[in-house]
Amino acid sequence: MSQTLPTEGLALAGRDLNLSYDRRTVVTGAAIELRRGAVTALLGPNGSGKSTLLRSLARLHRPDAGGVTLGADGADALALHPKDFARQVTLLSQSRPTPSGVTVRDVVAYGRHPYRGRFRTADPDGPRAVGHAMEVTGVAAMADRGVDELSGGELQRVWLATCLAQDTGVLLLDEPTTYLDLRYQVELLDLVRDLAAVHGVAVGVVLHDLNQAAQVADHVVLLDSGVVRAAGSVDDVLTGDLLTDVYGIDVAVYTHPVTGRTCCEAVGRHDVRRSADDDVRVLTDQAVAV
Ligand SMILES: Nc1ncnc2c1ncn2[C@@H]1O[C@H](COP(=O)(O)OP(=O)(O)OP(=O)(O)O)[C@@H](O)[C@H]1O
Repeated sequence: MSQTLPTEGLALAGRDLNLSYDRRTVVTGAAIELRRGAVTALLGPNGSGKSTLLRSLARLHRPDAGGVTLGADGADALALHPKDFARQVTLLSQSRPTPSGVTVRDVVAYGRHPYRGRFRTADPDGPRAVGHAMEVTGVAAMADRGVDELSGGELQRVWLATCLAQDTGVLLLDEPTTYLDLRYQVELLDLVRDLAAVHGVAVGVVLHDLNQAAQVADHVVLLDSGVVRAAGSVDDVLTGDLLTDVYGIDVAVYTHPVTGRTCCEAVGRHDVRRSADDDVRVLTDQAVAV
């Protein structure tokens, strides 16, 4: 079912997408819109189709039905030359093979490939873009180290720098906070917000942590068994009833008393606040309120 929405600010959109592996359909009729200057978080349980949907927006998974368009005029993204597409959209995927024998700087510079000619002709913006990408991701100090000797979190930041060096208007991130320590998780989310708010980048990000989504997202798309179950603002989508239903576990949603942010907390069997007769969400609200 497609909806007609305003196209102003539209950067990348998927419409009526059916996606499958070996004829097994895993995403059905999905619609998603990424807008300039906004962060859109894709949420949902394991296997609900988040990565597949994100990859289809990056042209790495060809849809059986539906389309992917770029910009407000709805240009067919699937028809663009790969280099033209790569100047507009980049994806930080969940796992990438680690190349051996190359430095951090080499890998980040690879992000400039859409701007180089066939014979590696001049890319005047390249050095600035590579330097800036390494700076904001905190990898500049390790520029001359081999990537095969980095920790998982360091490598994740290098891949993010590679995406940033690509200097695209659309940034797709698949679970970008995986492997990152507390500081870099927060810094990455701050960076994502800055890219959207200050530089007008359209960001689509798959996250598992609902609190990170509440922290960073302007829009949320909640997937459930390959179907978009809800899409809208954080407050519209992150509700206790909906999350409890989709994730199959009691989820309490409350406003953090210090930060004022929406917080989501799954309540387990051993949670001390739980009692068989009481409503978990009410108990959690009270516990936070005191
Ligand atoms: N390469 C593949 N071949 C076959 N099936 C796949 C492949 N990748 C994913 N799937 C299946 O497609 C469905 C959606 O997977 P996808 O990775 O998109 O979900 P996800 O929501 O990103 O999951 P997770 O949160 O676990 O990363 C799942 O049922 C998964 O088993």
